Order: sequence, then structure tokens, then C-alpha cells
Amino acid sequence: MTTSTGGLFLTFEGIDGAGKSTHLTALAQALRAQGRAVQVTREPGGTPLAERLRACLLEEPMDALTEALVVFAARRDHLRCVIEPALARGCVVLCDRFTDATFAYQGGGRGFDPVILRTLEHWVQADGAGGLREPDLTLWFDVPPAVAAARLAAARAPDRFEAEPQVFFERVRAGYAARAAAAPRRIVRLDATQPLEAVWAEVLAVCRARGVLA
Ligand SMILES: Nc1ncnc2c1ncn2[C@@H]1O[C@H](COP(=O)(O)OP(=O)(O)O)[C@@H](O)[C@H]1O
Ligand SMILES: Cc1cn([C@H]2C[C@H](O)[C@@H](COP(=O)(O)OP(=O)(O)O)O2)c(=O)[nH]c1=O
Repeated sequence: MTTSTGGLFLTFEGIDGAGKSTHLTALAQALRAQGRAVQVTREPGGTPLAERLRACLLEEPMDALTEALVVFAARRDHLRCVIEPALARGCVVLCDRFTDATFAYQGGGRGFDPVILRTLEHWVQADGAGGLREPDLTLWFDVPPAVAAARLAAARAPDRFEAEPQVFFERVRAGYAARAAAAPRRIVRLDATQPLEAVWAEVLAVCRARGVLA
């Protein structure tokens, strides 16, 4: 599960307002307290170019194919410039969203063709040895859209995705469920409707069970 350098690639997934960022920050702190080198990053984003693409994605109206091309372009730059070098240094890379989000938002939410998404995934994440760069572990913070919307209403102004109706997030959630069913070892579902402390306890339990935390 680890890279040859001891690097580890962990991703955080779920609909907007599920609690990803909160737990990513806490896990980074816990890992650093144990002496691990940690690279915190996010998608789309993580490099100057990818952050510019992120701003376009969140602000400019575009069709689903353009969205998919933009997120995979950002991902390519992010992998080359940040994720692969950090893994090569032996870091634990904690990434707020990755390709599962594309299958959930563009595939599930927008109804875009998953066959094309899979083609883009294979182009962008090819590891040069016939394989695919994928996360070692993905934490899926699963929560009904109504609960996430209530949390977000209290927390921040909505961007282009967060302004979508609840039915969009039902489709996104179903997209995550399909990805989790197809990769049950890599993607761990957490019940994110629980109070913050209970979700955190689940995060700790999974990370200890997988050897991410001592
Ligand atoms: N389990 C929880 N119970 C109640 N509120 C939560 C919980 N998890 C996160 N929150 C709150 O919900 C809001 C969105 O959380 P955040 O971590 O930013 O979600 P995401 O990164 O998934 O969009 C924040 O105000 C956060 O404090
Ligand atoms: C990575 C990714 C994100 N997105 C969307 C989902 C989110 O609504 C948005 C930004 O993600 P996020 O970082 O979760 O937003 P915030 O900073 O508001 O918590 O981009 C996609 O549509 N496809 C993707 O492949």
C-alpha cells in the first residue's frame, strides 16, 4: 500500500459540507505530532496553475466536458509538481478531493459519460509502468445533502457547485457510493452525520487500522 519511499497518499471525499477539510486539518496535526512529514493539498488546486483553473471552475459557467477537462488538467499539473515529488520524499500526502470527486460531480452530478472520465483518468494518472496512480486510502465522509446544506448555510457563501439544488447532491452522493462499491478496500465510508468527535474517532480508528497512524 505504501510507495517504495514510505510515502502515503490519502484523499478526503464527500459532498460539500460533509466535514472533509475539518478532519484533514486534524489528521495533519496528528501525523505531525508523530513525527511524520505531511503535505496538505487540495483539488482542484495545489499548484499556481491548478489554483487558477480552480478559480475558473468555481466561477465560470461551462459544460460538463469542459469541467472534466479542467479538473483533469489541474490534476495533471498537481500530480507532476506536488503529489509525486512529495510521495518520493516519503511524505504523507493529505489531499482534499481527487478523482473520485470527478466521477461523483461530473459523472454523478452532471450525468457525464463515465467512459470518457475513465479515459482521462488513465491518461492523467498513468504511472509510466502500465499502472495508475491512485490513493492508498480514501476517506468518504458520507452525509445526506440536507445535513450538509444546513452546515454550509451556517459556515460560508456558496460557490457554483454549492449553489446547486439538493437533487444534484443526491446524484453526487450516489456517484460516491458507486465508486466505493467498486473499490471497497481503498474507499472507506464514514458516517459523517455523527457529531464531530464521533466522526474523528472513526477517522483515527481507520488510520490506525491501516497503519497510517501509530
Ligand atoms: N460532524 C459534524 N457535525 C457538525 N458540524 C460539522 C461536522 N463536521 C463539520 N462540521 C461543520 O460543517 C462545516 C463544513 O465543514 P468542512 O470541514 O468545511 O466541510 P467540507 O470540507 O466537507 O466542505 C464547518 O462549519 C464545520 O465546522
Ligand atoms: C476535485 C473536483 C472538485 N469538484 C468541485 C466540488 C466542489 O464543489 C468544488 C471545490 O471543492 P472544495 O475544495 O471541496 O470546495 P470548498 O473549498 O468550498 O470546500 O469543486 C468537481 O466538480 N470535480 C472535481 O474533480
